[in-house]
Amino acid sequence: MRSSKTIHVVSAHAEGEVGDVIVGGVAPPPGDTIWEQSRWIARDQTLRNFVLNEPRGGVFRHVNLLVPPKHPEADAAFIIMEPEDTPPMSGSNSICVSTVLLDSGILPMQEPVTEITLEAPGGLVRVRAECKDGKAERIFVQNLPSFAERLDAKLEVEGLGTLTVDTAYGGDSFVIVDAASMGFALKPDEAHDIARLGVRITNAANAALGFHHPENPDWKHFSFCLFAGPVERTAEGLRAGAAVAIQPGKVDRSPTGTALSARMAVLHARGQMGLEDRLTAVSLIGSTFSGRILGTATVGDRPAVLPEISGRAWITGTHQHMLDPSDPWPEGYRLTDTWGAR
Ligand SMILES: O=C(O)[C@H]1NCC[C@@H]1O
Repeated sequence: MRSSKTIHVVSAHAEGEVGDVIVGGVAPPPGDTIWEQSRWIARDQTLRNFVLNEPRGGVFRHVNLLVPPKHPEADAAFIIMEPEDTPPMSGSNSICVSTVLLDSGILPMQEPVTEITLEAPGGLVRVRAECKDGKAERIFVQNLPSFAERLDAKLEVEGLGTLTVDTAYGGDSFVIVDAASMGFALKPDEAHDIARLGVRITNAANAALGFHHPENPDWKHFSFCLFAGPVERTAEGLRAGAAVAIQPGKVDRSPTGTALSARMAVLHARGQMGLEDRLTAVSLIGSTFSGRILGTATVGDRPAVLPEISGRAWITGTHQHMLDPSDPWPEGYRLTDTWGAR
C-alpha cells in the first residue's frame, strides 16, 4: 500500500443527512479567521474535490474539516464543505461535528450535559449536548443571528409563472416557497420533483432578487430553496414539514437546521411565532429538528432572531481516504447522472 495523503474521517449523519468529519491528516488552511480559511478551501477546491467527488464522495456527502479555533472562547472550529458551497454555517453539519467531537473523545464529555463553543466560518455557536452512557444524545445549537430579508416577493420562474416567495438567512441563505401552493404534500416520493424545481427556483432568485447579508458581503447568493409546509399547532407546539433543495439538485434528508432558523425568523417577522413557541420541522424521511427563538438582535440594520435548533446524530464509521500516486483522477470526478437532478 502507498499513498501521497491519508485523511482520517469519522462519518456521521444528523437526522438522516450525512456530515462526515475530518479529524486528522489535513493541515489547517491559510487565513487569519475561520471565514478566511473557508474562502481558501472554497477557492482552492483540492480538498473539496478529493472528499466530495467520486470515488470517495458523492452528491449526498457533506464533509467538515476540524481546524484549530481562532476565537479564544471556542473549543473547536470547523469548515463545512457541501456539494456546491462552503457555507457560513449548517445545522445538520454542526450537529454531526458536535457529536463526533464528544462521542469519539476529541473533547471531554460530561454527563448529563456538556457545553461547548464551536467556531463556524460564520461565527461562534454555543452547543449544549444531552449526554448519557458516553453518547451525545441530543445536540442543541444556538445558531447564528437569523433574519427575514424579503416577505411576499414576486419571483418569475420560467415555466412556473410568478411565485410569491420569502427570502431569509438562517446561517445560510434561503428562498422560501409555500409547498402546498406548489402542489407538494412533502411526501418521500416527491423528492425528485422538489430537488429539480428547487434548483430552478434558487437559480431564478439568484438572477432576479440576489441575496445580501449586511455583515458578510462575501455571501451574496441564495444557497437553498425551502419548500415550507403548513404550520400546525399541536399539543407539543408548532409543527411543519420542510424539504430543502440543495445545489446541484438533491433534497436534504434532515429537516435542515438553517432552514428552520430562517423559517423562525420569517414567522417572527410576521408575528406568527414568539419566544414562548417551539417549532418542530419534519423532513421527507420523517426526522425532526426542534427550534425555538431565544431572543432578538439586529444584523446590520435588520431585525433578527437568535435561534436555537436541536437534533440527533449518530456515528456511522471511520475512513482513511488515501491517494495512490498513480491514480489518474487525484481530484476524483463527477457526472451529471447523479450530480444534478434533471
Ligand atoms: O441542516 C442544515 O442546515 C444543512 N443540512 C444540509 C444543508 C444545510 O447546511
